[in-house]
Amino acid sequence: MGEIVTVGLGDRSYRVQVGTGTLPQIGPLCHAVGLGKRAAVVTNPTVGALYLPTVKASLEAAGFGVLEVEIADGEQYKNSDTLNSIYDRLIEGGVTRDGFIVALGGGVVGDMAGYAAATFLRGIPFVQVPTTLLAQVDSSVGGKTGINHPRGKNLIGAFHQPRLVLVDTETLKTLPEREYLAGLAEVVKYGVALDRTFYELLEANTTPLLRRDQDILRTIIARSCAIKAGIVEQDEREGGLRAVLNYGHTLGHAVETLTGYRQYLHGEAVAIGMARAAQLSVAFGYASEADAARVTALLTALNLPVVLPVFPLAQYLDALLKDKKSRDQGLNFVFNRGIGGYTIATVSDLQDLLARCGLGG
Ligand SMILES: NC(=O)c1ccc[n+]([C@@H]2O[C@H](COP(=O)([O-])OP(=O)(O)OC[C@H]3O[C@@H](n4cnc5c(N)ncnc54)[C@H](O)[C@@H]3O)[C@@H](O)[C@H]2O)c1
Ligand SMILES: O=C(O)C(=O)C[C@@H](O)[C@H](O)[C@H](O)COP(=O)(O)O
Ligand SMILES: [Zn+2]
Repeated sequence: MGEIVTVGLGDRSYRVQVGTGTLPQIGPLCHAVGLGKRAAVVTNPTVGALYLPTVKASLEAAGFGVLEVEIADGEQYKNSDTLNSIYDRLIEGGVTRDGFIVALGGGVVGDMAGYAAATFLRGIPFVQVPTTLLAQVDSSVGGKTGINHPRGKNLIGAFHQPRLVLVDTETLKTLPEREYLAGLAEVVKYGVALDRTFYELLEANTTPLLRRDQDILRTIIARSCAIKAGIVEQDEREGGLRAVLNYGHTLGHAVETLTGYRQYLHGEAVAIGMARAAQLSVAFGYASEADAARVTALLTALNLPVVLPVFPLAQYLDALLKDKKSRDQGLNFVFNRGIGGYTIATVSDLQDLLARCGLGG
């Protein structure tokens, strides 16, 4: 019972294996993709307590030496101090270019362990074992790795593709409700901006989704990864098209930064950002009021927040200017075109953009 999605990037292509009860296969799968000798498993205390014994046993049974690397749990620790602690442990543990990193956890672990892999010894291989819904549908795929800066989200990072992604939907059974719902926000993103049929599937299945039905989970995770893979294959380094995966993130990242990465989960901030992006899409003539209402209705049905927190306009403006889609001529903003389509347009008057979200003025 499983599905395989391939991310086709020539000799850096890899498989995303989606199944239920797949975690014990990690050792043989690492072996099959030719990874060498020593695995440094990066995880946090929460995920480690639940899944490290299984992952470690499987790696050891397949002949790998295992170094455990524990980092603090939380978005507020996705920073240079934690990254340095990973390097320290890799150096103390004697990890060489024969080694590789296994990121066992959610997007925070995945982004940081991936960035450590991109930079340690100028780059070693890594494997993603995502254990949150958000990481299974989004962050483990596509090779964006990095850390936050106090002034802005993910401002330091690198593109570094994993050698393998292993998704086990069983792990979602232990995920706290709020974290689970936050993952659904990124799933909704694919539907609103890229795939109307997928969006309609989500609308028709809110009850099984909220129940964490394993069949629907395998379906939506594999479909999300396939949609993302299709974009990444065409524009790995975000020259243009890949920015569509940032739908809802301009205001979402601003919300995360302005609240110090503590008040909203990433997916919650993206949900708020998508509701506002849908509203802006109406204001700029790309979508109808009915489309925007539909987006808000689905997010609300999935118990996700949609209200933008109030901060001084100047603070929102500063956050928007630090968006990686910001250029000299303005900000490349991702609008939804109806449901299931998108337009990326340069917006030069950011004050007007924020006013149309009900801020300032
Ligand atoms: N690289 C990308 O393309 C990309 C895409 C989307 C998001 N992100 C990043 O991902 C991060 C958010 O990731 P996240 O939502 O996974 O949050 P997270 O990594 O903080 O994990 C959420 C919480 O769930 C716990 N947890 C993880 N798996 C669990 C399980 N199976 N059972 C019980 N608890 C579990 C974690 O310890 C943590 O407390 C943000 O930093 C965001 O910027 C990156
Ligand atoms: O993979 C991508 O591309 C994305 O934009 C996925 C986003 O969901 C994710 O949050 C990503 O980390 C945002 O990237 P950033 O470049 O805007 O920091
Ligand atoms: Zn995101």
